[in-house]
Amino acid sequence: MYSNKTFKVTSSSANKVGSTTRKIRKAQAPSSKMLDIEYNDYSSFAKVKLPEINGNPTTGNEMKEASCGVPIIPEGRKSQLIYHTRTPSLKRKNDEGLAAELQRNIRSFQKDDITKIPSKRSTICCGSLKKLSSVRTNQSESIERVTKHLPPKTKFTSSEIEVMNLRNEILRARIELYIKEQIEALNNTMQLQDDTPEVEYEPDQFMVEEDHTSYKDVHMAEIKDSLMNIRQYCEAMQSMNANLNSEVNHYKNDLELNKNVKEHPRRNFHEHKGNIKVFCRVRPPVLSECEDIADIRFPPYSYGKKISLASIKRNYWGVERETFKDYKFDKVFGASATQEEIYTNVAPIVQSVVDGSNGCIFAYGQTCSGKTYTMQGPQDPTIYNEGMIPRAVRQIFNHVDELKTQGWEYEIEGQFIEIYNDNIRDLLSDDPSNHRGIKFRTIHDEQTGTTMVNKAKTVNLDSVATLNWVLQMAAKNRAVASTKSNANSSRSHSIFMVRLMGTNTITGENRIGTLNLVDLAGSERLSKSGSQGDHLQEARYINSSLSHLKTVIQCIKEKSDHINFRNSTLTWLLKNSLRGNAKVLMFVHISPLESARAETESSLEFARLLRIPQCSQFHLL
Ligand SMILES: Nc1ncnc2c1ncn2[C@@H]1O[C@H](COP(=O)(O)OP(=O)(O)OP(=O)(O)O)[C@@H](O)[C@H]1O
Repeated sequence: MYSNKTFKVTSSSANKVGSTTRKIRKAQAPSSKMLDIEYNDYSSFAKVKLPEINGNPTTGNEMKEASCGVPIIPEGRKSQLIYHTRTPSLKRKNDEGLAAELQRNIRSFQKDDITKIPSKRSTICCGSLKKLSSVRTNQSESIERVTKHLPPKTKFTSSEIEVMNLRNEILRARIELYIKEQIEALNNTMQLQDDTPEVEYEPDQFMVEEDHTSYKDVHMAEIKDSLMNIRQYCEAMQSMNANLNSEVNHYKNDLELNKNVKEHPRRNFHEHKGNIKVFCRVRPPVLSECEDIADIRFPPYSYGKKISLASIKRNYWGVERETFKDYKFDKVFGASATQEEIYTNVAPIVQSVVDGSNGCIFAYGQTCSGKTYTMQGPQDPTIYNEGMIPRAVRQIFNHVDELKTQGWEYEIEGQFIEIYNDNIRDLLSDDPSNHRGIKFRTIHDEQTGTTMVNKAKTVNLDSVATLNWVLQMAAKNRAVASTKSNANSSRSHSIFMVRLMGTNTITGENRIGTLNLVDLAGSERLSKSGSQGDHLQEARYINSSLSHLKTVIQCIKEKSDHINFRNSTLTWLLKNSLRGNAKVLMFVHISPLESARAETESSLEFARLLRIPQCSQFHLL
């Protein structure tokens, strides 16, 4: 006998419904095979037909057994029944107590409101919604947590800046558009107002009795409002403009600063070149020397740093081979280098002197190598081939003139002296024959860092005319002794000293700078010059003073604690222009002649040793 009663198995989970029905089948089928289950795996219930046992309907026990803890609802019942209990043991099949308990439970459950039990789909939906919302809340909480502890952003990438700029553009465009719209609306209103006849409406029709405001007044109020808005936007625009302008000015200042750092010659020399530099210049040969040209390799213009001296060497088997000896300097000027090119490279030193530093430029080399040409120019100079001295003084004049606009007033004075046999002579003296009777002394002012030669004539350099007079006078007075090498060879060191004293009338600032332009005596060896008697004495003094000069420069390069400037009159006179922040330039001159090869080599070696600190003593004699 089978009970026609069907039961609905329901659960919040489709899996549970399936597993329950399978359990019911398992429990019932072995004995009676009378179980017929209708269920849908993915619906919330399954219909279960339970058998009658011995004509009795299935007891709660069987139901309980079959349900295994999931709800079993008799069909036709409107309310759902949820029945939870522990899973009973199969041994307790006919347990009346349990059946009674089940019935009690069913009865009590019947009272429950069906609406309180959510359908499966809605539960799923609700569940997933809840899950989603909890995920979102978690995420937003974590974002909040993270953003709260993030530092404010100070650096932006270029794309971020671009976006910001675009936003600003959009904002600006919007403001403009808004203003346009406002103006247009204003115009329309004005037009309307002009067209509209001034009509007084009946008070009871549109207005409160006491309010006598006309239609025109209403429009006027609107116009005033609009005007106010426009004014506010204009102010916003103006402040934005001011911000933009200040930004632009800021960038302009930055650019100017960078430009100054790049272009300021003094700073350039300081930061990029160091304080002691060695340049080399090769004199071009004249027509009569064409058959005596040495194989010297140098750069065609003034861009190189290397000069190579070729020599022929014979090997063991008597085979001749040309070898090159390379010398490197801070700059090498070939025979085609112009006076202007040369000056461009020394101009930073002159500039720095105007700004309050000391500078010293030496022309070194053997007789007839072009020292005087570099320093003063040829005998009848033109504006194109004039030397370093007139160019430097002109640059000083120009720079001082420019500084006048900033409140600077300068006094420029000059002395032109020579050191002959370690004694000072005044090249600007009106009576050179008096030289032997006067004892000139070097006076250093340690406070200002200036040097002057007492009793030597001091000229106030206030014009180009004065400068020209100084140069002519010095050329006339310079002691020239005839030697074998050069009929006009100068046997003394000549020094043109320019002192600048600047005062700023606005700030009260002071600047003092000294520029020494030194044309050294010829450096040829005694054997070559064939000197005898007085000339031998001259040559000894020259070589000794050059040797001391080299030692002093090397000590300065090595930053020695003790430098003996007193060893020679030349180094003692130039003391303040060699040490400290003074800029020193040694210009080594090279003759292009093959016959002067040994002297050339000697000069290059001298200059090379000046570039290398901690070198051994170099003896010229
Ligand atoms: N770069 C040059 N271009 C053209 N001519 C030059 C150049 N250098 C030198 N000279 C000429 O070479 C000759 C010798 O030059 P300079 O008198 O300057 O040599 P120096 O080294 O001063 O000799 P000294 O030590 O005897 O005074 C001069 O006639 C000069 O005009």
